[in-house]
Amino acid sequence: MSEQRTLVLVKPDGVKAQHIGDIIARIEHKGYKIEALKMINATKEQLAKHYQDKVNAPFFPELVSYMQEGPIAGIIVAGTNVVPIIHKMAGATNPGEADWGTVRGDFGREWPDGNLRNVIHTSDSPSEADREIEIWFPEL
Ligand SMILES: Nc1ncnc2c1ncn2[C@@H]1O[C@@H]2COP(=O)(O)O[C@H]2[C@H]1O
Repeated sequence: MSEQRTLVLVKPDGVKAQHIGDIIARIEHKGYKIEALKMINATKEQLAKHYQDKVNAPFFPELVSYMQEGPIAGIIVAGTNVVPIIHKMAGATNPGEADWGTVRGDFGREWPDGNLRNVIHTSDSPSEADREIEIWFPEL
């Protein structure tokens, strides 16, 4: 167990459907601290850095266009062992497969255009969290 920080991004579909408050409420009800919070219009440069291991994936252009459909909310969350717990809160990548009770299971769905929209991003390791926080919160 250690004190950690993690990055949560509420993606454009989550912002449009007005789930920022629902997601913050889940984080706070669990007892974690919101350390920073802001609305962001993601640039291609930020997205290429954030998704550095996906830039050559066939779905990368769709991922970029999805992440630029509207503003996203960036949230830094702090607490004991927070990285794996918040990652678990997100649920499976595909909202159609995510369990009820997870953010993607409760607030996500599959879309008729076939683009995968999954409401939320959460860091998957403490080192990834540090790397991602530098991209989205360079001022901190
Ligand atoms: N097969 C896929 N098609 C489209 N997008 C994907 C696919 N696999 C992963 N992604 C996206 O890549 C993202 C990687 O990080 P996330 O878990 O935030 O959410 C994932 C999805 O948004």
